[in-house]
Amino acid sequence: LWVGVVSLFPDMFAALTEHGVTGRAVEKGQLTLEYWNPRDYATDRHRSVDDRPYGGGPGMLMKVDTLRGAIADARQRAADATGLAPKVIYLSPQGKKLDQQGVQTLAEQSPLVVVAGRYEGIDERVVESDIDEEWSIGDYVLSGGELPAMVLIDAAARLIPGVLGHQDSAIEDSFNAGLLDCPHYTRPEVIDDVSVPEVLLSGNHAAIRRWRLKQSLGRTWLRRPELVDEQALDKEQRRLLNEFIEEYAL
Ligand SMILES: O=C(NCc1ccc(CNCc2ncc[nH]2)cc1)c1csc2nc[nH]c(=O)c12
Repeated sequence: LWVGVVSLFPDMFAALTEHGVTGRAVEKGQLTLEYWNPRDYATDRHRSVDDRPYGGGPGMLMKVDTLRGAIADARQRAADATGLAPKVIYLSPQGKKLDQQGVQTLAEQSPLVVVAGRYEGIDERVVESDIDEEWSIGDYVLSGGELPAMVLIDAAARLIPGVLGHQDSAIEDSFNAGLLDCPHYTRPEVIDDVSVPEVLLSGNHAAIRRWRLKQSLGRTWLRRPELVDEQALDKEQRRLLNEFIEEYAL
């Protein structure tokens, strides 16, 4: 997965490149991040990267010439590095709400150029001329597009074959696709007089699998019922969920 990052704060992306699964993906060449900082395109003495909004009002916008210069170079590099035209994504509160389906789609469209805004955002003409898609990561106000860009890149990187070392976790992800996770337990067997559910100590892997599926279904039904409706439950899942609901109602 090749990602060109347009950002005033490229150092923030060390959170991805220097840690964990995504850090190893970069080391192994499964994930490539390259950076273009609009500040490097500033030509004035103060190296300004923001500009005042027409019509007045509070706040500033990303300066057009420095931003467009960075986007153009990132686009060119993406094409040179991969031989493919990039999909240019602008992270913005006005964007489409990102979910796993959206991540899946974006992960298949490498190379990507992600544009992280700061200030109040960017000139609408730049959105129309330079941006292919606008994406938001949720209805809460952040200080810029960098964290949203990292959320997108992290989620997309996990979908690259071979990135998630232990394949079973990727299978689990698909197994529970669309459902909340079941409860998890590890040592010690008892914490403050509370024990681990017996079934997990039984070694009966069929029973453990059923218990975990029932817990996923039940928790999804309790906490995120709208996710259950979307799922076309098979016979076994419907039976397990009904069992959970009956036990819950007791
Ligand atoms: O760049 C981002 N945020 C910076 C930011 C925050 C607030 C404003 C000000 N908007 C004024 C307004 N809004 C409604 C009416 N008036 C502009 C820019 C961002 C990118 S993706 C994303 N996903 C979730 N949340 C986010 O903040 C983001």
